[in-house]
Amino acid sequence: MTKTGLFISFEGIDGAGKSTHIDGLAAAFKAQGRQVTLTREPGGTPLAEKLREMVLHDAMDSLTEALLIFAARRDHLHHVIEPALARGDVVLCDRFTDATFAYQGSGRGFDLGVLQQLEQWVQAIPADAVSPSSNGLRQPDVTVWFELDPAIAAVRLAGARVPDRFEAQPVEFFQKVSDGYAARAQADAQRFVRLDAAQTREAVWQQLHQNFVQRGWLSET
Ligand SMILES: Nc1ncnc2c1ncn2[C@@H]1O[C@H](COP(=O)(O)OP(=O)(O)OP(=O)(O)O)[C@@H](O)[C@H]1O
Ligand SMILES: Cc1cn([C@H]2C[C@H](O)[C@@H](COP(=O)(O)O)O2)c(=O)[nH]c1=O
Repeated sequence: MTKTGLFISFEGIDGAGKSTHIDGLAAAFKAQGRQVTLTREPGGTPLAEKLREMVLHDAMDSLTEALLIFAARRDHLHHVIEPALARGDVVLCDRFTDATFAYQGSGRGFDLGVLQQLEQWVQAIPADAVSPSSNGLRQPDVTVWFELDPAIAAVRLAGARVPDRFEAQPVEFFQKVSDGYAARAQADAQRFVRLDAAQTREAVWQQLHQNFVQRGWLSET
């Protein structure tokens, strides 16, 4: 049973600024004496990283894409996330299932009912290992959502790297993804922390850090 582990996911459209802050957060937790597992989706295990390469670069239909993402998630949960939580680590995960509902569901228009079914299969855990509010599924304790206008994200990412299958999508796609995140945040307001990611890096960091200080997870300095 997980007693002290903390599962935190980071979400937002491509270029919203997640990666900019996750390392700093890991350092802040380590400075408090916590063990940190820093990981990402799709990915986080050798098998899941292979699946990531396919999902990001190979042409495929929407069902294949959803299945590969959930297959990667299953391997990741089994080999990395669950053992880390059982040890009591702070797990910082760059994206988790909210990304699937936002990108595959809202962005691609894939059937949300099928995604919910896959979520039930992949994230089911023993009843004594989760709080009653999680419906018997492994979910993050907190999800930090970097909300950013897709037009600003496009400017930030322009010319930064060769775009993958998602980064190559037009602003309209990312607006749908963003709407998907907004729907997830509204449906699970207790779990979500919304950050205004249009602010400066320092201001975004302050929003994030202050929230975790208020929760008693980090100290002021
Ligand atoms: N608050 C900010 N203001 C301006 N630029 C920023 C800000 N935060 C991050 N950036 C820059 O925007 C770009 C994207 O940031 P970052 O890689 O952290 O985003 P991300 O959410 O991790 O993206 P992806 O999901 O595509 O990996 C980087 O060049 C980064 O330096
Ligand atoms: C978990 C997850 C991710 N994606 C997409 C979102 C991003 O475009 C890429 C991952 O790239 P990043 O630089 O690591 O953010 O994958 C998705 O479509 N569905 C998912 O469930």
